[in-house]
Amino acid sequence: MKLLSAALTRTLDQATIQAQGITSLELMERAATALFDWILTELRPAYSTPIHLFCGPGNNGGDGLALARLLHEAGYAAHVWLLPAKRYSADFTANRLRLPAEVPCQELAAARFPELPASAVLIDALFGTGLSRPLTDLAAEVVAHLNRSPALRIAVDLPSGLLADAPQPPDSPLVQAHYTLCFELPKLAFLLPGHAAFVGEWHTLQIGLEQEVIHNMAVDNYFIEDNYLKGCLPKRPRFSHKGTFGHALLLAGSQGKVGAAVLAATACLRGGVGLLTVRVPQVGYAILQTAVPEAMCLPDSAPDILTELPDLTPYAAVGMGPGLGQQAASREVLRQLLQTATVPLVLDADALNLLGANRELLELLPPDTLLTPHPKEFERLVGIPARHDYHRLEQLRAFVRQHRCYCVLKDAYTAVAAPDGTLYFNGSGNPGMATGGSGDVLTGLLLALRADKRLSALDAALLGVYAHGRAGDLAAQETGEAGLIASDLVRFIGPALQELTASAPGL
Ligand SMILES: NC(=O)C1=CN([C@@H]2O[C@H](COP(=O)(O)OP(=O)(O)OC[C@H]3O[C@@H](n4cnc5c(N)ncnc54)[C@H](OP(=O)(O)O)[C@@H]3O)[C@@H](O)[C@H]2O)[C@@H](O)CC1
Ligand SMILES: [K+]
Repeated sequence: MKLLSAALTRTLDQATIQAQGITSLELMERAATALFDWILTELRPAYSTPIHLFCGPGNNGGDGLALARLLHEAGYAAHVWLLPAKRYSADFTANRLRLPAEVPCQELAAARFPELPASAVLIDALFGTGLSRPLTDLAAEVVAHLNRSPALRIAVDLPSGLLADAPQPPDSPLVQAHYTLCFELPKLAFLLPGHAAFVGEWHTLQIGLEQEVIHNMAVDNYFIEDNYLKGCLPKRPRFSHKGTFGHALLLAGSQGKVGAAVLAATACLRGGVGLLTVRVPQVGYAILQTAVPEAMCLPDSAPDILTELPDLTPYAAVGMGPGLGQQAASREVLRQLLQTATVPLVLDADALNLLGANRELLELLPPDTLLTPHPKEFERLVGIPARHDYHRLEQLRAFVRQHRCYCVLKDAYTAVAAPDGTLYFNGSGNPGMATGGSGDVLTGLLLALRADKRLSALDAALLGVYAHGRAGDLAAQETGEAGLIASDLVRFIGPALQELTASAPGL
């Protein structure tokens, strides 16, 4: 699904009103009804639970007022607190007037903040997409008061103080929501690591915004949700043979890190590769042949690191990096690989660190090479620390455009960057996957998908990243998040890919 800027969200709002012949007040009623339904079905508050709604002067506050009315009409104990302002939006005012007189409704003042006990539910409807500057004065004090309360905090559309799609000054006052309920589409701000403590768990609520308008909007950020990739992996024809799905070469492992090669190799096999050859130093030969009998092994002549690039002629794709080490001889293998490869490449881990330490090698990257850095490796690749999360995304766009490559920036919401600068944020996965070897598994899986000639570079990257996260989610159902280890991910690659496979040929 698309991630819209605050400006495009407003355009969509207006276009929906026009196309559907409704008033903005009716759209607000849909939003409030969706909030009401979510609260009733997900939170199931007792009728006696005090629900305090904090409403700002714009339409976010209008949503809060309409929600207060719906809660009151259903018999819940709603209490409204208004943030005084010079101007109020028309729909705020309309909903203020529609609020039944029995609903307690008071203006906030510095000396008059309500007690907010743990048993209460707090609705943050102070500011949404209309936020134009950091919160100060009374608004900032209210936010601090909400954050001090032990009560559950639910933000409407955005945690107040957070911009939907742009950086803000550090230490700006921000509501720390436990839940954020937004309308139709998530916001870019939700996906950035620095905002996790403010956004909490987010959900999108459907309010019937015009799908055709969304379809025609040009954006450069997407969110890959469940279902988006369902059926995107072509079904295997009955008359397939090993060659159909490619022969991959994996260059990995060094003294003490042969496990990385084993994990990447097994993931590559589970990812559906036709044939796999693994290049390891001598120290890895017996280990690999024993642990992964399905793979062929082509040992390097050196005992503990890779020093020689094999003939690349037989291979459909080459992966390099897991457990490689950063010795000069291995750097020369990487250089030769970049100079001679004519097939898709997947580079990870120490291959990226070698690129970062020898940035002139970046000029040699063949087009459509797939790199899979975590943020620290990415920083080494670009050589400049990111000032903030948005700056890192801009660095990412600039990097893929400059090097005509695909880059998978690993994080809670991993971003797949395409050479045109479009970012696809991945929605699958869980914190249990922050465990040693998880990245090696991703490299192996991506290598398998890049060796499959039926898939474009972008589809391979998106399918691999999503299936890796999905394998983590399936594994965690069995192991729990804390107990999840990288080889569990490997076991669930097959089921994850199965979910993404087309049901019939050509679909
Ligand atoms: N799009 C949709 O699909 C739907 C959207 N809906 C809802 O509408 C919300 C957007 O509403 P909105 O545009 O009225 O903006 P909102 O955030 O309420 O605040 C604007 C007011 O705050 C003021 N203000 C700004 N910054 C400030 C500051 N730092 N400190 C103090 N004041 C500040 C600003 O004043 P100004 O900047 O003009 O001085 C203006 O008065 C959206 O988030 C969603 O909840 C749903 O109802 C229906 C479907
Ligand atoms: K809000």
